[in-house]
Amino acid sequence: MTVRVKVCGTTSVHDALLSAGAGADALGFIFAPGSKRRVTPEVAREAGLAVGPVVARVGVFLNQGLDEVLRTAEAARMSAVQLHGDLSSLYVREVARYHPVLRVLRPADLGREDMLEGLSLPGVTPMLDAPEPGSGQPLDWAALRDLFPAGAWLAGGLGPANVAEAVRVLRPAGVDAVSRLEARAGVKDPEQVRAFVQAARRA
Ligand SMILES: O=C(O)c1ccccc1N[C@@H]1O[C@H](COP(=O)(O)O)[C@@H](O)[C@H]1O
Repeated sequence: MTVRVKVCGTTSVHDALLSAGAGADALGFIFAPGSKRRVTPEVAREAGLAVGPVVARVGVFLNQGLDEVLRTAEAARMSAVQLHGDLSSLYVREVARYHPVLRVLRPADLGREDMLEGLSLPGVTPMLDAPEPGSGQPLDWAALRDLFPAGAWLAGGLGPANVAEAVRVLRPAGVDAVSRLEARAGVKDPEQVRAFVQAARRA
């Protein structure tokens, strides 16, 4: 199965076109408070519309209120949302009534019944990420091999140099990265973006 590729932390039309041109399946737009890659719904909407009908636009949220998530995703014309944080399965279910959801788990969550409960809902896809999102820290893929949920996506410190190995070990449905694809916070490095998409595709 071909692995899907998401390039996260898009903050401009320029970088949206760059990632889409490199072959990304999805662009991430971070609306989490305090993120150095935070983007406004207006800029995200303009950048997302610029890439046309095929590339997915994923709004990224961290422990934000339901109203804020739904209003922001709608204003920015997102096609899916990515939910980080300690959120109830009721909350995830409510968001999934309006948008396809990538529900982010940390390795420690894989043993928690309450977290796993929120995954068995239509339209909810699990994504495994490092405990501190956007920090560029890779996970211990070998240690996760037996726990990695079928059909899950993988994030956490992925880049051109290690994505093929991560895909080989865990066989995720999709991969996602930000830190290792940047020239500086919030600005893409074109070479790293292209190399990441190519390495993931070839894996
Ligand atoms: O990048 C951020 O600032 C961020 C803030 C809040 C929630 C998620 C964030 N980024 C997500 O982190 C992962 C992986 O990042 P990295 O490649 O390890 O730097 C990715 O899913 C981003 O969407």
